[in-house]
Amino acid sequence: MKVLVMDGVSEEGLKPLRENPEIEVVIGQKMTEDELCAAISQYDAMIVRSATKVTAKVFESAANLKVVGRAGVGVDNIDLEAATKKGALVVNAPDGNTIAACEHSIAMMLALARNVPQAVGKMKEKVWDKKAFLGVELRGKTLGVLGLGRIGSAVAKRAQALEMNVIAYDPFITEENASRLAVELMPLEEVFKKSDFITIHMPKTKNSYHLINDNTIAQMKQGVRIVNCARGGIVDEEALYKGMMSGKVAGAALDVFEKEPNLESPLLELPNFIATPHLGASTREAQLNVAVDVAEEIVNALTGKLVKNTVNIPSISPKALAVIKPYLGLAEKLGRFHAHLVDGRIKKVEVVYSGELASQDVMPLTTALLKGLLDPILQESVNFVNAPLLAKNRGIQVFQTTDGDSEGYANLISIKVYTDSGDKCLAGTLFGQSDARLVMIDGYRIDAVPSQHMLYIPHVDKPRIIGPVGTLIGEHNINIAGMQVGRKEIGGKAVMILAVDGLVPDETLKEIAAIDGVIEVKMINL
Ligand SMILES: NC(=O)c1ccc[n+]([C@@H]2O[C@H](COP(=O)([O-])OP(=O)(O)OC[C@H]3O[C@@H](n4cnc5c(N)ncnc54)[C@H](O)[C@@H]3O)[C@@H](O)[C@H]2O)c1
Ligand SMILES: O=C(O)[C@H](O)COP(=O)(O)O
Repeated sequence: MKVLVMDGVSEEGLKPLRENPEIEVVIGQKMTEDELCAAISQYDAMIVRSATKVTAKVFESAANLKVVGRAGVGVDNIDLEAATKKGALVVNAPDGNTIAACEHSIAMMLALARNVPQAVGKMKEKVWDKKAFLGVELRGKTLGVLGLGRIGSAVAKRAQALEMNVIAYDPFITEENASRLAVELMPLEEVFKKSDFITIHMPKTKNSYHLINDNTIAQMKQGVRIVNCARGGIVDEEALYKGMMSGKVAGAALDVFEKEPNLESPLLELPNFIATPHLGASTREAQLNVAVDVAEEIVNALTGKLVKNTVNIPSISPKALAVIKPYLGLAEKLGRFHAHLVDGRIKKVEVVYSGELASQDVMPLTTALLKGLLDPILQESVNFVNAPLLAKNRGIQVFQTTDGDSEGYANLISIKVYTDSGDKCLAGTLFGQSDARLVMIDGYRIDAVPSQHMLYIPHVDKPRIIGPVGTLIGEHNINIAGMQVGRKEIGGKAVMILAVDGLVPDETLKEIAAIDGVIEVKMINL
């Protein structure tokens, strides 16, 4: 397996990849989008920082790409929708650079308050200017933290140690979390109104794009100082320029820009503006941390082990995974069985988990089930990453519920698929840790081991059906490994499930379908 490593990711941190004999590491040089598109098909995985843009076009050219690792937090340089559509997993390393980014934010705030970069610049010009750089103290000032996550919280703690009064805006965290940090959560307008310093620590999203704009700057305190070490684009740089020119904003420090690299910004001309070239995560410690974290995740992803920091699919705790893992195969088989049963366009899938599964995080089982259901139907490759998106893109509604009543089984997965031409249901259970059984098909109780090749034959419950079916299959030298018949009442409709040791030819299927009393014949390949 080949892994392409871009953007100068720490060599030392690539050890987990280098130590795996099945993995070849290729260090890539800066490439254009077209160059990357031409190269990417030979790679199974790729690691990037923020410089390389992994666009939809790159994913389209990536025939073998299974996983993209971001050695860092922000994934706005990776087209997540295209990754998911392609079935490529995206993982990041969210914890490794928290302290680096936090310390850089504090450094920027102090540098801003005391004009450190400007004064250093003068010294380097051999000018001893003691009068031009009258600063302000942080003690007693109010710091507004926008985004109280990993970095925002770490900044808040350090700002409190500098005796600042810390308030925050973060609509996605609880009051309890904020009060544990002794930080008061407030509406955004309040934070703008009260803050002497504002520091930004949220991701760039549709909601946060240009959050700092003409209108919001107008709501701020006269003489506010703004620090952004999160993402370019959260601050509207034109509005900031105007705010600084008018004197409303006394100073600003940016580590990140809407367009990077950026040496053309008019902001750079302003004496009270300071900037660094996206250095927030650039410490030896952070780079080692994120490289190790992401390299380990890539090894796990390529070798089929649990991956923690997934960005485009929900991750699951190892404890929860251990409980549901034995059911993944059963769920996928139920989906795959169903794919052969249904005729017509699938409109809706309902899955009910009962018994001991009712209290578990069963989302991965539904994903496995969708993978099994869609894989035999679709041309494109279906996997655990893209199965839910493929279902959504095809307008298939998926409902997942739990139910305490497992009809006497310790656990039960029931799936009902609605199509243009009606609906069909199927249920399965697991005896012990690995003994899967189909226990219900279209309301008929059965007890069949899901095997590689099976025949599903609904028929009228009358003599001279089972024998002729067996004879026809035997004539083709195909062994019948097992048979189950389910019926509700004597002489009514019944279903026959046969496990066979090979594919039954289409001609024979037609002959079976012609037997008097046979309603339908379907070959099921699991
Ligand atoms: N400059 C750098 O080199 C550097 C380094 C690391 C991280 N970062 C960036 O810093 C930012 C924060 O990283 P983190 O690890 O703390 O992330 P995090 O996910 O731990 O925290 C982000 C917080 O922002 C909040 N949030 C999301 N949308 C918001 C909105 N519209 N308004 C207010 N709050 C909102 C979330 O609830 C969360 O608490 C990210 O943008 C990341 O990419 C930059
Ligand atoms: O999101 C991040 O982790 C930071 O912005 C760091 O980006 P970098 O790896 O390009 O320095």
